[in-house]
Amino acid sequence: MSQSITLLWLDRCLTLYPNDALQAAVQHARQHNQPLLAFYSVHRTSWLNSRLPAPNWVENIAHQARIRVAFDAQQELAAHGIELHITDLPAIEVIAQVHQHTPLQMVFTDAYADVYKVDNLRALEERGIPVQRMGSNTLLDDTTRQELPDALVGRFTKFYHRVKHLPTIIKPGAHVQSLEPGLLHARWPFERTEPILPTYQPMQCVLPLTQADLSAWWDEYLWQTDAIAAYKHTRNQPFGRTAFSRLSGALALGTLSPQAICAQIDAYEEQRQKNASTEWLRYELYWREYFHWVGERLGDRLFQAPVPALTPQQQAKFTAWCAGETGEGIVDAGLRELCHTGFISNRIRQLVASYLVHDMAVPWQYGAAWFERHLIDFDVHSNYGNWAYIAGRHPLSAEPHRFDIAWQTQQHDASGAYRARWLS
Ligand SMILES: Cc1cc2nc3c(=O)[nH]c(=O)nc-3n(C[C@H](O)[C@H](O)[C@H](O)COP(=O)(O)OP(=O)(O)OC[C@H]3O[C@@H](n4cnc5c(N)ncnc54)[C@H](O)[C@@H]3O)c2cc1C
Repeated sequence: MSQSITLLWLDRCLTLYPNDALQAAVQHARQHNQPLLAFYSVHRTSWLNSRLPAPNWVENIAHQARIRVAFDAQQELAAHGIELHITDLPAIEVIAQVHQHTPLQMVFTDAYADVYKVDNLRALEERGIPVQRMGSNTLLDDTTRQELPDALVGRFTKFYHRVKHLPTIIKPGAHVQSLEPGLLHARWPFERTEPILPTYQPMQCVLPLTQADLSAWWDEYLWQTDAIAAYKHTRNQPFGRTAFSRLSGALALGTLSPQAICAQIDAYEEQRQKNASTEWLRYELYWREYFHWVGERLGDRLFQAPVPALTPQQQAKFTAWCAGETGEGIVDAGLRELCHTGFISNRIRQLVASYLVHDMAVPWQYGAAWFERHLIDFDVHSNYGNWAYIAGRHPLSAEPHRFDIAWQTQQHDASGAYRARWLS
């Protein structure tokens, strides 16, 4: 039997620090004198894929962004003596095949697990492959969350007031250990036929995703423009470079942790000013937190399956919606922006979602699945949670959230600039 190896499955945490799974895997490999095999899978799964128009992954900006951050992380890790393999095989297949060849003592991965990953973890457990979930891409740690079950049963505000002062936020850098080079690396056991190419053009980039993008963005968003200090008043705009923080892509892809964002806000408040806007940005991060912990609790129930098949009329409406051809200006502009850039602002998300669900009477899961395919910042809990919330089907809020499109257009795009940008 061949020598055992230490397997590191990088998934939702691609930073060097904090990255507990990475640190633990390196330590484990050293202690047991085992070669390390670190990998990242760009394979995409989509829950309702078979009911959506056929995907074109080559042109899909969200898919390209995922590949881009993987290559960036590969370079960063290489500088610390760690080889990262990027694959388009599903992670579960990689792990199962490696295990078949070389029984694994431990697989390390980051703790943030969406419902798809939870399925994979369960499958690994069934095969007797031990997995250690480490660290986190959340503000509250798992232990704190387990101590707060009743706070999660309520609405967001109840949750927020319970957790906002908790001192359990893990500060970035708390677990920093040196990653000296000199590790042994296991051979990548798979043959590749088609190379994965990073095709994402920096020109297209509307969100800071890599470490270099992020440090330039912090400089601009905080220190050069003080845009954060007006966030509360600008965040509902449909567009505007510094109207909102644009951090969701890096958060979702794991190149930035919410703890690191809080540290940046703290620094800004200390050095410049603290006001309702700086506080509001922190508050929004708790929405992400809320949807995450509620989503973890719900598991598959988040999707509220079975989803009804579309009637021919609904299918025609959904097809027009996906193409940005509903005839409703701000909705069409938003859907075109989404496919073109992989991002739309929060208010535009609310409008296109409300329109599909309440004006077109299409089940909310179809729109959520379309977002899943196109958003760079796709996050299963935030996405399906927000959709269900707007539809009034969220287990924690049965009240529909309907937006009056004409009124919203007047409020947020009176000049028509946003519509002109995407409809011309
Ligand atoms: C229908 C719908 C689908 C959505 N799908 C996603 C998704 O897949 N991934 C995702 O990250 N966000 C999603 N959101 C939430 C929100 O729209 C985005 O997080 C935000 O627009 C990203 O831009 P930003 O980073 O500039 O946000 P900012 O306004 O600057 O907010 C800062 C951060 O707070 C968090 N946040 C803000 N609002 C929300 C919210 N309503 N729910 C959860 N977190 C929030 C995000 O992490 C965001 O990056 C969705 C919202 C709606 C209405």
